[in-house]
Amino acid sequence: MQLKNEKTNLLLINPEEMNQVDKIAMQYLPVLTLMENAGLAVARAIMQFYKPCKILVLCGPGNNGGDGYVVAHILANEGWPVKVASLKPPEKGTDAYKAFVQWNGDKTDFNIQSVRDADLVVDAVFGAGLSRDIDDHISSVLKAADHLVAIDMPSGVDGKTGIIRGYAPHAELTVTFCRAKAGHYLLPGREYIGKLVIANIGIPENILSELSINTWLNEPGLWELPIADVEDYKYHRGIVNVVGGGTVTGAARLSALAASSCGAGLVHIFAFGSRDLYLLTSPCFMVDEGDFTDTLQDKRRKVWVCGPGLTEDEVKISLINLIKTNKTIVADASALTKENFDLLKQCAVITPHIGEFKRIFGDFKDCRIEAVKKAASILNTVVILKGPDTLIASPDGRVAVNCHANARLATAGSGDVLTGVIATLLACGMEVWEASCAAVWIHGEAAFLHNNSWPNAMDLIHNLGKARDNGRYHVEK
Ligand SMILES: NC(=O)C1=CN([C@@H]2O[C@H](COP(=O)(O)OP(=O)(O)OC[C@H]3O[C@@H](n4cnc5c(N)ncnc54)[C@H](OP(=O)(O)O)[C@@H]3O)[C@@H](O)[C@H]2O)[C@H](O)CC1
Ligand SMILES: [K+]
Repeated sequence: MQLKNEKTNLLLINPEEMNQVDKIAMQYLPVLTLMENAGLAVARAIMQFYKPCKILVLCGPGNNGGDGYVVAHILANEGWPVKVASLKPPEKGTDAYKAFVQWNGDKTDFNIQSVRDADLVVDAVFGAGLSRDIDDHISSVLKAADHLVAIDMPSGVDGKTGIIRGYAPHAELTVTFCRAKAGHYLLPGREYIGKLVIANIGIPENILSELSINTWLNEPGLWELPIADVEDYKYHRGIVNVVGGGTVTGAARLSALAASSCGAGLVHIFAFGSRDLYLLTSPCFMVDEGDFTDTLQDKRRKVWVCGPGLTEDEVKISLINLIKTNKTIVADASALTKENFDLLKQCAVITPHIGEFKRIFGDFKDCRIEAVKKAASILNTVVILKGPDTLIASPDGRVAVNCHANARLATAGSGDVLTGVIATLLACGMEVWEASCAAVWIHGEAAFLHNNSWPNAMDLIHNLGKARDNGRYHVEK
């Protein structure tokens, strides 16, 4: 198993970090060599995915444009009809300028007509150096392209946040270098990338470990799931405890069923009422009622789900007592209020969707990665910001971006299922952030396993065991 390598392959770099990488890389290789390698990688990808056709390379004034001149050069040498349109020539003395002066093929104007005359546009206008919204002239030119390959980023997609700065073209193919950037996976940017190719341009790998980059794509390899062991017994597999509301019971039952289906050794529900309903949900559940504080004395019952289906009072009573007895708490739903801020500081994981997140932490500007990192650090709790590109942040600064999910997960009870999976992985001893990342992935996998159909929360639960195995199998292959 090559866990370590898998993990570094999953690193996501932001433009500032990439800048640092470049600066260190210059000690090993000249920037022009990196640029030539970058251009070669883009040209190769184009030759792999397209038949020879009329190419227009749109070049900006920075190194992204520099890469573009190199691409033009290589494709023209291969006999492709290539024209270059420069937004503005690079400054004299720069590496991009060296690439610019080497282009002695056809030049044309940076305008809509030039784009219309081409079959395929190479977008080398802005990459990591995008610093502001792009203007109307540039966007109208990019907009005219029917088929577009982006170098590093479609111009206008912010590499750090995935936010669109004014306008961005939809690329069919994006070729980036060294590692993917967060903006390739964060929405809305992710929708503009097309197929993503990550090319090695000779940057030494040790540079990445020297910089403490701590953002990853959430895929198996980032974490390792425990397997069923011959010596397993139910307490070793882990006990998941769910606080069950007295009146609204569905959410807690879904969390408990999820835990039961994805490998918990034992599932308990503490019922504030409606005991029979909880009992009838599954013969696998142990259901307790009566004095909650008595129940908490059992030290083996460490991991608790608190929030789904609970009233405000039930949340208060249970959170306060769970904290007093030093339990590992996964807080969700009704527990996630500003009023509970201090109580949430004592939880292991909280799982807000964007509305709940803003309710607790207030609104934030631009960068969701920064916002969720800050939230995790303030609370000293793992924060899972749920959404189509769920972010999982640890108080120590680690963040994972999860794209392993589809829109069909947006169904009632889906969050309760996730909570149950997180608790299961905590109960079997996984580290909190890794358990949270793995649970989010398994949850997404459960939706993918429901092929071509619309899973409800029960369908997701049904798929969890297989989904968990797939998370393991992927690494063992
Ligand atoms: N290690 C690697 O990955 C390598 C990557 N390479 C490529 O280099 C670019 C990054 O190059 P950089 O020069 O830092 O930046 P850009 O080329 O993306 O753009 C900077 C210039 O663009 C101007 N700019 C930025 N935003 C706008 C805008 N909205 N409108 C107009 N002009 C804009 C900016 O002007 P300033 O006024 O802000 O200074 C710059 O002139 C990376 O993406 C890769 O493609 C290298 O090949 C080496 C290896
Ligand atoms: K670009």
